[in-house]
Amino acid sequence: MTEEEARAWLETQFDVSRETWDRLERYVAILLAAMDEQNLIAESTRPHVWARHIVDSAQLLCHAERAGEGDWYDLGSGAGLPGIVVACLSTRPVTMVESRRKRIEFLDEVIDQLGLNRARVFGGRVEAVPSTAAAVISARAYAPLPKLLSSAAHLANEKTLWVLPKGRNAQNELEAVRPSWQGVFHMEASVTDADSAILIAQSVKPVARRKGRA
Ligand SMILES: C[S@@+](CC[C@H](N)C(=O)[O-])C[C@H]1O[C@@H](n2cnc3c(N)ncnc32)[C@H](O)[C@@H]1O
Repeated sequence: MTEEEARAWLETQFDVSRETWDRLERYVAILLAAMDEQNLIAESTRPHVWARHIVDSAQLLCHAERAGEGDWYDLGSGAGLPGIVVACLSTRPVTMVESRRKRIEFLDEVIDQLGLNRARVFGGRVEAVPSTAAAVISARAYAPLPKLLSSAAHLANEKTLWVLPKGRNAQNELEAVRPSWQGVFHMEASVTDADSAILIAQSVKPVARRKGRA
């Protein structure tokens, strides 16, 4: 997907208002400027930021349409991917969870500069976020599936929709958690990378262990 195709895709999918375009443009500008100080995205992706990061994040919204009302939790947000993009393109309250100080400061700055008043940052580890029942949980390049689920189970209930971009190892990661986690899982294709997939999950909970015999 070229940068031009990426913008066209956004326009088609979201009917982007002038104000939202402005926010997204400013976010990209702030992100690229901050790259001089910290490594927020892979250097090689800098010329492809709209396709590789903005659309790659925005596509998650298409898979979250059937989620119930409530908050979107983005785990290990880093530079705000997908959290900031979701906050720009939707009206859902978004909580970005990030543990690294410089990234927390970056996210606070972006929220402030873009005036994203339904977005906030939890500056700390996912494991330390107070228990809640998120409507949607996303996590892009945060952790392999076993750690992702175990660290965030306290943020979900049966209705929570998990929308998880995964690399080419997606199927193996899913197989690895099946003995410990049950739920309704399926894969969707990524519009930005033929080798990647988006794992959608709901009703996720630990597999009940049988008590061993004495
Ligand atoms: C590889 S980066 C990905 C960032 C972003 N989601 C993206 O796709 O560009 C992973 C991020 O997760 C954060 N992280 C890792 N473990 C975490 C934890 N237990 N709690 C909160 N943040 C965590 C790291 O600080 C880092 O910013």
